[in-house]
Amino acid sequence: MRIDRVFKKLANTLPFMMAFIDTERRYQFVNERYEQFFDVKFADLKGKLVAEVLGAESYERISQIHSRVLAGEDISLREKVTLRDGRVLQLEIKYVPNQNQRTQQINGFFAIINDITLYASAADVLRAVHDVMNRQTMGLSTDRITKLLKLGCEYLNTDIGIVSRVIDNEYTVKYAWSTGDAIAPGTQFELGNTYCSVTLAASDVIATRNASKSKAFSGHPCYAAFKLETYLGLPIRINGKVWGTLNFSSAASRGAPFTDLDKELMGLLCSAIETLIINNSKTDRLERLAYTDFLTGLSNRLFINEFFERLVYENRERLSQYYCALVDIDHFKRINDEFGHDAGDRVLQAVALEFTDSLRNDDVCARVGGEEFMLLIHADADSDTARLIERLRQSIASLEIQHDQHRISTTVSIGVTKLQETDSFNRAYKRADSALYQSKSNGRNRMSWN
Ligand SMILES: Nc1nc2c(ncn2[C@@H]2O[C@H](COP(=O)(O)OP(=O)(O)OP(=O)(O)O)[C@@H](O)[C@H]2O)c(=O)[nH]1
Repeated sequence: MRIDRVFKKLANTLPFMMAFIDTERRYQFVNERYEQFFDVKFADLKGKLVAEVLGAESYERISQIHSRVLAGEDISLREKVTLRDGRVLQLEIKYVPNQNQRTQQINGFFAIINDITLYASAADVLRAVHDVMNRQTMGLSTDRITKLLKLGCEYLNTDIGIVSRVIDNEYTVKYAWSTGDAIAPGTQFELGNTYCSVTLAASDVIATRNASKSKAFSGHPCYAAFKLETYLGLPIRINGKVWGTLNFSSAASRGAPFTDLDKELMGLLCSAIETLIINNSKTDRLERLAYTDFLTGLSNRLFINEFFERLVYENRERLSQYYCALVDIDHFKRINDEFGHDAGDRVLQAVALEFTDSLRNDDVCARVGGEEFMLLIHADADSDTARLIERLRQSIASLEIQHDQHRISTTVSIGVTKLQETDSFNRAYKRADSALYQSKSNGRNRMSWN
């Protein structure tokens, strides 16, 4: 193909990169945009083999495509390339074969190249936000929010993403994602000592990529304390009121300035997080209701079953650090018959209170039947468990429950078993139940082991 002056002039006005490669796969032309983008001179490229310029390895991937184009096919593709300066870009390349007008022979092809890096990563964010918000299988809101923070960090190229709750001058980390050490939810700062004070004062998205050189940030106590050069923060609003902030930061200065598109996309991420926070508080309440026994305020059977399943799922070995005890109130029917159903309820509440008073944080206690309770006790040795349960049995036996004019006493029978790694909830329950049966048949008000 003859590259004349008119063609060159026209090619240099095009808003995309363009190259012409001949049938021997040598460069015959590149336009100015191509020269600028890849930082090369056409004079250095002219007549050179594509394989020489790209290096054999990269060329191997596209040589087959070049063959197809030289056989007459139009091909479009997207390609990730790493430039000499380390930038990773997404290119959209269209290959168009060119025919000699006279002979109708293919004499080479045009490669028309667009840099779609910005467009592609923005599209990735949009797709991922949609995915996180709409996939039913993604699990809890907490996981979804953390995923969005990770996504924001990856898109903005920052190390830390935080959702904070701000009440008055108190900033509390609610959710966090970090490329380095984990930031624990619950960590607190004075709002004035965080860059988010600037965001909330402005009531808008605020960003810097060079805090040390910015008026608003360089003298800020947050800069003095953490030397964070890069920051982008937005207010989170729930029901029209400021709830907290979404913020991304890094110790390193961000190479490129934040663009309007970056800010828009983070605004979108922020709206998604607001929705998840609202959902979270709703599910929190519903979950609490679903897992709580209404009469005693203890957990219910569903909760203790799921607690057990979670132990199995996370680390089956931990089962062997627990003991399971089934506790049944003796002759409870008589209490109902003698003093009335309300009195029975009072007894259930009083017994439940004894459990909550004597169990530790690691232990779980649930009402699993009418007058039956299950305890999962975290203990090292049988003797520790036996001591704890014996104390519990005695304290219940010494209760005097006041109801109307009556003082009601009661006792409990208990069946205990040590959990084994291979246990299922039902298997453990059955073992404890048969120990409980022993206690009942041996005269009640006692503990038996199985
Ligand atoms: N007040 C009250 N009674 C309940 C509740 N749930 C179950 N019950 C009653 O608890 C009683 C349980 O009686 P049984 O299963 O015969 O056992 P028991 O009388 O405790 O006898 P043993 O277990 O053999 O010592 C029944 O009368 C139920 O109606 C409740 O929420 N409140």
